[in-house]
Parts: sequence; structure tokens; C-alpha cells
Amino acid sequence: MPLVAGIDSSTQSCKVVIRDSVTGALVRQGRASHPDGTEIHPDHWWTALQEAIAAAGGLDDVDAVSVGGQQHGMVCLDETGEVVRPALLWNDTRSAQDAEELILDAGRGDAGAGAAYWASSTGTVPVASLTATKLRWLARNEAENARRTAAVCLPHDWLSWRLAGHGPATGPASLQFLRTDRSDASGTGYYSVATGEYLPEVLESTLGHVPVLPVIVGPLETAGKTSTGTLIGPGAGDNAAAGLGVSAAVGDVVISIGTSGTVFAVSDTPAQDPSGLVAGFADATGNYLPLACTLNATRIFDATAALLGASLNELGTLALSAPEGAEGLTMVPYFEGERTPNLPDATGSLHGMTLSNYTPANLARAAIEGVICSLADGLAALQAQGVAARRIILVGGGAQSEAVQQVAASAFGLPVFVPNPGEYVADGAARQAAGVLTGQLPDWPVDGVTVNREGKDVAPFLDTYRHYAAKAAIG
Ligand SMILES: Nc1ncnc2c1ncn2[C@@H]1O[C@H](COP(=O)(O)OP(=O)(O)O)[C@@H](O)[C@H]1O
Ligand SMILES: O=C(CO)[C@@H](O)[C@H](O)COP(=O)(O)O
Repeated sequence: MPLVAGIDSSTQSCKVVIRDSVTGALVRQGRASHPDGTEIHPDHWWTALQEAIAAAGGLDDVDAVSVGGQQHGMVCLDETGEVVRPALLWNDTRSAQDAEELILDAGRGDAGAGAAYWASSTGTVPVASLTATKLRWLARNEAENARRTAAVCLPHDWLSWRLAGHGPATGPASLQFLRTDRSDASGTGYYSVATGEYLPEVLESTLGHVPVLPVIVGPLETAGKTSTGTLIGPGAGDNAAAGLGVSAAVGDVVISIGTSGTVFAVSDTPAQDPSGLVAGFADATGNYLPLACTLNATRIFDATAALLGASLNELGTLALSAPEGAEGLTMVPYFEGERTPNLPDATGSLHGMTLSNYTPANLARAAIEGVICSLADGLAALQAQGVAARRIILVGGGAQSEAVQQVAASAFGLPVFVPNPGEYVADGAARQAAGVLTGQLPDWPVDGVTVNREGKDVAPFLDTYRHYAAKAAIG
């Protein structure tokens, strides 16, 4: 039974799973935390990966490994392969103005024309999350760092490269061994999903020059080998990897509730949404991955639980003890600004307080309903792009909560399939690694339970939420 490993280097932590490549059975696993913050030195990811690999019993007996990683993070390397500055992550909003200016520049002052240009040329209208906007911020604010940047890559590319033994110590030639895949390249803003090519003109206009970029390898090709001979797969952006982990098929919409909230579907046609709500990403198999992403998901649960002096489990129990709609208490959860809708300077808000409804139970419920309703808006945006949704597959740390599952079934109005607790990004990476070994993605079982909102319409609290969210958009 050959073993394969999958890695999820996500915002908050690094997870490693080791599975039987044929049956998919879990053999060992490990994890380690990442520091907080939206600007992180990549060395922290490498240290956490080493720790998580050690906790999982090492990779020496593993035949292939793939890395899934948080998307968009800007990793700049100098000509020796040294990291130029800490990486700016997907949830760092300092380049919001750069995103706006890139749109206006493309439309010669007309934002609508600019958005249409970006949607058709890259698949995605720029927001602060995209790597290209971060490069523009770098060039405007740290000219010397921009000048020293000889190569740009993403978190998963950098970790695969380090696993293959490359790094500053291996000298200038090491940059040519950087590899990525189209799912992660599609989130950079300097890659055309339609043509499968990088767009050097975007790099010229943002960074000021065209750096070395990772070579894009095909879905089941190899990106190198570790020093002990383990094959390294192409890897993927974390959402595309989760799609592989739950074997998402047409008609499935995956909703991931982690640091980010994401709503995405596998599609055989690329999305090009000039409204900017849906990003037209690629998946990890050769298909497409229309996706809506929010900045505010489980951190709102963490913050509300801390405020109430409750654990996450207690937060869920409290929420379930309140009636649906939290007696009118409504939270719009834009605590960290928001990406979908694009409101980088927004803050969260609480509405409808009365002396009788202002209780811990209603607050717990309002936090969960607010996060889920913001994802319901993402689902509506995908449906408006023609995505057929027959069921929701709910994953990510927040999906473990029964209260989250119940509220999701109420707000999405579709059957919600909750796979058994697991690490679906790391699992998807492991499934890709098995595919690299054999030339074909294996069929691994995905067991779980379905939560239905028996015979009822979509819950009315969604309309109340939309009323207040629209006000937040006006300012
Ligand atoms: N029982 C629970 N109820 C609500 N949230 C939970 C629960 N268990 C874990 N979480 C949330 O899961 C989050 C981590 O999810 P994860 O998908 O691993 O995040 P990421 O991939 O962004 O690092 C934590 O912020 C935590 O709040
Ligand atoms: O920016 C996006 C998707 O476009 C995020 O989904 C990141 O990929 C981070 O994922 P998590 O660490 O929250 O799972």
C-alpha cells in the first residue's frame, strides 16, 4: 500500500495527512499553528510545515506529496532566492486603492469598462486580495524591495520549492525550479484563465518589471522530488484542493467556513463576472472554479465566543437555544472590511437591539446567522453566473458546529451535506498526490450527513440581513 501525503498550509495553521493511495484510508496526521497577522514571513510556514510533518511521523515512507495553500499571498524572492519582505496575505487590505486604480487605469477612468476588461482578460476584477494589487502597493511604497524582487510566487509554490530542496542556500539558479498550478496562478491577477498564460504587461504595470514566475505544471504532473525521493505534485490553491478533497461534481456548491468564507463550484466554463462578486478561478483538474470569498467567517465566531466568555462549542449551544432570527438581532459581520461585496474599509454592525432581545443567546445566533447570510449572498452571486446548485457541501473548521449546519440549511434553502470532520484541503492535496503516482485521480469515499430544512422556505432572517447589509454598502 503506497502512501501519499497532503498538506494544507492555511491562514491559521499547517495540516498534514498521510493516506493509503488506493483506499484513501487515513494513516497518520499532524498539525502546527501559524502566527496571527496579515503579513507573515514565509519562514513561519516552513517551520510549521516541519513541525506538522514530524507530528505526522515524517515523509520518509511516503511516495508522493502535494501542497494546498492559502491563495494570493505575495512571496517576493531576490535573485539568490532569499525572501525580500514578509508575505502580504489574501486578507491584507492595504492594496485596496491599488485595486481601484488598476480598474480605473484599464477603463481610462471608466470603472465599468475597467472591470469588464479585467473580467475578460484574467477572469477576475481586482480586489485587494489579488497578488497583482499587492505588487503595485509594493512598487509604490517600497521601491527598493520592488527593485530587488527577482521572482514572485505564492505560499504553496514556495513550500513545494522548499520541499524540493531549493532555497537561498542553493544559489541563484534555484529560481528556475519554482513550480505552480493553474488553480493558484488564477488568483494572481497576472494570469489569463482563458489562455492559460501569464500576462507580463500586468507585471510591468504593477511591479515595474517582469520577475521570474513559477512554471505552471499540469494537474497530474510532478513539480520535483524531495531529497528522499518523494514525488512532489503540482499542488493547488486551498479552495481547489478542497474541491478535490470532497470530489465536488457539477451541481455541488462547496462552502468553506474557515478564516475566509468561500462559496465555489466546479464548472466546465470559465466565469467572467464584471460585477466582481464572482472570481473566475481555475480548478485543479483542468476545469474552472467560480468562487466568491468573504474576509469574515470563523474569526467572527472566535471573537463573539471570546466576548461571551464561551468556548466555540458553548457558542454553538447558546445559538441553538435562541429562536431562528435571534428575535430580530442582526449582525452584519464586516469586522475586517469585506471583499464580497468589495468594502475594504467597512466595519461590522449590530442591528435591531431591544432591551428584551439583547441576550448572549441571541448574540451568538446573530453572529452565526450573519456569517452564513454573507455566504448566502455569495451563493446568489454564483447562481447569477449560471452555476447550478443542487446541494451544498459544507467544509472548513466552522462546519463542525451543529449550529452553523442548522443555520446554513435555513439560509441556503438547499440540502447541506456535511462530510465527516476532516481536513478536506489536505485530503484533496493527498488525492492529487495519489493521482500523480498512478496517472489518475483515485475515487476515495466521502462520507457524511445531510442536513435539510424540512419543507420550509428560506428563513426570513436572510431578508432582514440583506436590508442591513445594503445599508452597510452605502456607508
Ligand atoms: N465547533 C466550532 N464552532 C465554530 N467554529 C469552529 C469550531 N471548531 C473550529 N472552528 C473554527 O474553525 C477555524 C479554523 O478553521 P480552518 O478551516 O482550519 O481555518 P483556516 O483554513 O482558514 O486556517 C477557527 O477559527 C475556529 O473558530
Ligand atoms: O482568498 C481566498 C480565496 O480567494 C481564501 O480562501 C484564501 O485561500 C485563504 O483560505 P483559508 O486559509 O481561510 O482557508
